[in-house]
Amino acid sequence: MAEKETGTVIALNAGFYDVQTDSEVIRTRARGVFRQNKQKPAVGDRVEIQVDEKGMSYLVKILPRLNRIGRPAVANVSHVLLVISAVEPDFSVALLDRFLTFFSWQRVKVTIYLSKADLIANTAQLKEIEQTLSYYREIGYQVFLDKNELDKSLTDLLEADQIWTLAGQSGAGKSTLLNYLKADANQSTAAISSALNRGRHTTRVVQLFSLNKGFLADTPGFSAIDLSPIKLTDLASYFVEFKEASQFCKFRSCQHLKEPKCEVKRLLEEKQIMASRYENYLAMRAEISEGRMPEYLK
Ligand SMILES: Nc1nc2c(ncn2[C@@H]2O[C@H](COP(=O)(O)OP(=O)(O)OP(=O)(O)O)[C@@H](O)[C@H]2O)c(=O)[nH]1
Ligand SMILES: [Zn+2]
Repeated sequence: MAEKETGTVIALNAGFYDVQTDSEVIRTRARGVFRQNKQKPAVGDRVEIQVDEKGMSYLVKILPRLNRIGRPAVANVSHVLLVISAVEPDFSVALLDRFLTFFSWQRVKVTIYLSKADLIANTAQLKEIEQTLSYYREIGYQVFLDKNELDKSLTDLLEADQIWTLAGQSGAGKSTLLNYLKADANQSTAAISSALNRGRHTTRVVQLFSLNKGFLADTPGFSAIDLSPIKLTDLASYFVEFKEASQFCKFRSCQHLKEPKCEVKRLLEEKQIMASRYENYLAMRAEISEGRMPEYLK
């Protein structure tokens, strides 16, 4: 039996799994054992592969997953590139907070990109959006207003073996950004697919392409998200600045509602916590306790 190798599943193709190892892309089949265990490899999975005596490569083991998110699902996503549009659809902090909370819950880091700033004629309106975004910078998020700058910074941001994916509202500009970022990486992707496809026509639902030392998922990512599985009493901890402040609240389990000596409420009154963040926190609480998604997102 040949040696085992490890790699990352970069594409699913009609029952085959294409695995990127350190040196090449290997087309594999999954062993029947996965079906028995109801385990299904996903794009992004770190896996072990083995070659049998006939030279056929098999995917024999899925290594433990960090997460599995989106539709189509991508495993081991460590970072999301969140596309928020300035207009068409209009900039919305409610939506921004919704995505940030969701990814914080999923332990996925987020980099924010503002699209369609070029479509704003009114500079006062753009200034206002920039001012809002500077709050998000202060609480620790990286924010880009220029795709060229984002592209350049990705060299440092996207670390070895990391998997990134895109997210944002429908029409925000995810595919447009993806195509822009892909332009550099396209050549190697094309070479891989023609070598493996051997002329056969295949439809790929999701694929990872190499970007710097890591991967970016070649899918528009997700546009609507469901917060209802989040535990209500954990919600505040996914608002990064609330979590930071909560160590100074009188009560350990403070939910920052009507409790006495609440640091979050104090900072809110002093305008150090942005009012819309707190309002959105309350709205998400209501949504989770009622167990439903708001109408506008369905
Ligand atoms: N002017 C301008 N137009 C943009 C920009 N980004 C995207 N668009 C346009 O906005 C429209 C929607 O962009 P897409 O990239 O398809 O948006 P998406 O987020 O992939 O949308 P879904 O596939 O519905 O989730 C397209 O007509 C794009 O050409 C931008 O930065 N500036
Ligand atoms: Zn509190």
